[in-house]
Amino acid sequence: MASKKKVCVVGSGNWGSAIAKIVGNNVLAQTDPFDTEVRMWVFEETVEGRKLTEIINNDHVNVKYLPGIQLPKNVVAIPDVKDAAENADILIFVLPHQFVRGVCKQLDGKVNPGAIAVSLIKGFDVADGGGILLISDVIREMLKIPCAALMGANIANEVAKENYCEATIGIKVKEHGPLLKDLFQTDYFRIVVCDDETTVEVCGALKNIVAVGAGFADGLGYGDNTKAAVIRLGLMEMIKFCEVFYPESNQSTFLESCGVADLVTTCYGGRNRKVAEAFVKTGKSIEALEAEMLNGQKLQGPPTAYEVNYMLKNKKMEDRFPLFTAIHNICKGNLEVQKFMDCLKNHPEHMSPNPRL
Ligand SMILES: NC(=O)c1ccc[n+]([C@@H]2O[C@H](COP(=O)([O-])OP(=O)(O)OC[C@H]3O[C@@H](n4cnc5c(N)ncnc54)[C@H](O)[C@@H]3O)[C@@H](O)[C@H]2O)c1
Ligand SMILES: O=P(O)(O)OC[C@H](O)CO
Repeated sequence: MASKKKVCVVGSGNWGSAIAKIVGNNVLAQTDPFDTEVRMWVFEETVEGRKLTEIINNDHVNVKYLPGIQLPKNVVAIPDVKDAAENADILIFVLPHQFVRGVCKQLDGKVNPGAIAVSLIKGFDVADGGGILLISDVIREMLKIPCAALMGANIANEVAKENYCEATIGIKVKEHGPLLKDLFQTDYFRIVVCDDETTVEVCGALKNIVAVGAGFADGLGYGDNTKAAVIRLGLMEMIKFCEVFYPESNQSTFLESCGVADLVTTCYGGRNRKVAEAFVKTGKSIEALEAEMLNGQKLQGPPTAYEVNYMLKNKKMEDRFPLFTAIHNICKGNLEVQKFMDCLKNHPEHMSPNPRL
C-alpha cells in the first residue's frame, strides 16, 4: 500500500494560516491519500509572553496573524522549518516573497527528493544580469523539486470565514492537478486547474502593484470611475508584460480567478490598497505605515514594483509600462503622488493611433 502523503505548510501568516485551516480539514476528510497531520512552519515570535507555536498548538488559533479563526487540531505548529518539512510529500509555500530565498536556503538538501511544491506566494525575485525570476523558479532551482502555483481572488480573512471564492492552480506536471485540487478545494473555495502556471503566477505578482495605484487614487480623493481606470490600465500592462516577457502565456488565463478577479478584489479590499491610501493621506513612508497598520503582516506591492522596475530599467523599457513605473517611483519618493493622475491621463493606451485598431 502506498504511504500516505504528508503535507507541510511553509509559512503561517495571514494567508498561510487561512490555507492551513482548509488543508487541515481536507486531509481529515480524505485520509486516502493524505496523512492526517499537517505540519505548519511558524517563524517563532513571542506574543503576550507566550511563544506563537505554543499558542497555536494549545489554543489552535494564530492570534497574531489570523485572530478569531479556529484552526483544526491536526495542524501542528513547528518553529524549525527543517523539522516541519522533513519527509513531506507536498510543500505549500506561503510566506512573504522577500523571505523565500532565506527559507529555501535552510531547506537546501533537506527535502524529500520526491516531494512536490505549490507556491501561494505573490512577487518576483531579482536575478543576476538585470532580470527577474518567478518565485516558483526559485523554489524549483533551490530545492530541485517541481512547483505549481495557486493564486486567486482570495483575501485571507474572508476565506478563513468561509465566504465563497475561487482560486486557480497552475501546473506544469499534469498528474499534480487532481492531487492539488483535492488538497485545496472545499465547497466555499472552488478551484480551477490550468496548465499555464507561469501566467497564473505572474498575474498574482503584478496585481499587487496595480493595487498600490488603486490606493493612491483613493488617497487622492478620486472615486470608483478613476479606480476602474487604474484597474483597466493595470490590466493592460499586466497583459503586455506577459506578451513581452512570457510569450508562451495564454491570454485566457487572465479570465481565471488569478487574473481579473484577483485584480478587482485586491484593488478594493487588500492591504496594498489600504496602505497606499494612507501613504497619500498621511505623508508617512510605506515602511512606517506597514509597521503601524499591519501588525507584522507584509506588503508585497511596493517590493514587487521595485523588482519589476529593476528589470524594466535594465532593459530600457520603463516607458512601455508607465503605470508600473510611476507606482514604483512614487513608493520610492522619486515622484510626487499628485503626478499619478498625469500618468493615467497620458497613458499610451489613450494615444492615437490606437495600437489595437
Ligand atoms: N493575506 C492575504 O490575504 C493573501 C491572500 C493570497 C495570497 N497572499 C500571498 O501569500 C503570501 C504570504 O502572505 P501572508 O498573508 O500569509 O503573510 P503575512 O503578510 O501575514 O506576513 C507575515 C508572516 O511573515 C513571517 N515573517 C516575518 N519575518 C520573517 C522572516 N524574517 N522570515 C520568514 N518569515 C517571516 C511572519 O512570521 C508571518 O508568518 C504573500 O506572497 C501574499 O501576497 C496573501
Ligand atoms: O492584501 P493584499 O493586498 O496583499 O492582497 C491579498 C490577496 O493577494 C488577494 O488575493
